[in-house]
Amino acid sequence: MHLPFSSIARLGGRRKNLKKGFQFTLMVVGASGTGRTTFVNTLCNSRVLQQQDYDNAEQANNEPGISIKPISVELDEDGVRISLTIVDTPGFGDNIDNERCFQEIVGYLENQYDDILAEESRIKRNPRFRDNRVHALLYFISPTGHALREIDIELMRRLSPRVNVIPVVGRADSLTPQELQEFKHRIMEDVEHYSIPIYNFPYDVEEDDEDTIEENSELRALLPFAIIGSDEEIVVNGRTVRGRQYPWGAVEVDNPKHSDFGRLRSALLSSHLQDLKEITHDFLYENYRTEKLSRTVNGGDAEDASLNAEDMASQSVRLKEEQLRKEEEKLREIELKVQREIQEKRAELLSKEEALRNLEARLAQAQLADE
Ligand SMILES: Nc1nc2c(ncn2[C@@H]2O[C@H](COP(=O)(O)OP(=O)(O)OP(=O)(O)O)[C@@H](O)[C@H]2O)c(=O)[nH]1
Repeated sequence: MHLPFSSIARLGGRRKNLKKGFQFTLMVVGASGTGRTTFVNTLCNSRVLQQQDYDNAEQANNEPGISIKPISVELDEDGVRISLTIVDTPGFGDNIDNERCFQEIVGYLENQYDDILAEESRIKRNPRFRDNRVHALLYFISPTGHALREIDIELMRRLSPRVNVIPVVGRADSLTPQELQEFKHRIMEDVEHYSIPIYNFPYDVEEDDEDTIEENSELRALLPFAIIGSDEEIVVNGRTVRGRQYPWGAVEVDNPKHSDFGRLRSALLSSHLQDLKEITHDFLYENYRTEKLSRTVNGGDAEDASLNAEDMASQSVRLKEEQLRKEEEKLREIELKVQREIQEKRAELLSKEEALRNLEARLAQAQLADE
């Protein structure tokens, strides 16, 4: 289903992408204090996001609302350029009423789809158009050690039809290994029980190769990923590593025994980047597009209908244009084929003429010799 960079490199059509690099958009959602900011900075290995200032007591009780902030960073992943856009959603889950937050996040995701829909319907495409669709959403679960909260279930359920949702447990070092395992297990039971269609590293035993099946089932078994973030470097047994130092010991960000950070990072930025993008385009966006266009056909609300009527009109012009272009192309191909055939026949004729001339000359010479 997915392609690691090594396989991508083998595909001619994608070689260009390797040079140009890849664009990827990641949204991070989770209650305040779950470690989103630290995770993003750890992922990018730089202070891309600022930690919130909680020193101002006067503002501490304000309902913060949500603010959606896209930030772009250029990363180098084993020599491959990744233009990563991080969409942070600070404030989610901090309010008593989170409905507005839900709507803002869904609204943001759908707006990016609407932009593509409008662009696809244009007769003349904008060469500078930027595709801002979100390819994966990391949902940060608080390390309570209990189970999913109602708000977690609600959010993941509502967002999964629009984006690849990947659940993660933030600040995973707050739990012992045993507690973490049990917590992960309960979360996945809830995901199954509530039929939440998260991104579960899909594979097809009939169609996918053994390596893909093995890798995807390993990653699936890690869900939800246990995250430890830190933008500090510490020294452990003489090695300088990214981690968190405690009086009783240290936890290392990149140590697979301590955290799933490394495996999540490489899935997002390398092995599953293409798969996440393809699912976003071929499945999530296509579903949205069908829903939106069929809403118009079946009536829909007034605002949508007027919007879609325009979309539909330009869509049908575009389809006709495309049909014409295809027919022209076909005609041009036939013309070329006929020209090629005429040329071949002419060449054949010329060579036959020449052979005839040679024969005549030889006959004439033979006649002369006889005389
Ligand atoms: N123990 C532990 N603490 C962490 C970890 N990641 C972040 N923290 C700490 O948790 C606190 C909150 O981290 P942030 O990264 O600011 O969390 P956030 O979800 O972005 O929170 P807001 O900025 O309030 O939206 C900070 O004091 C971090 O140092 C982690 O993996 N383990």
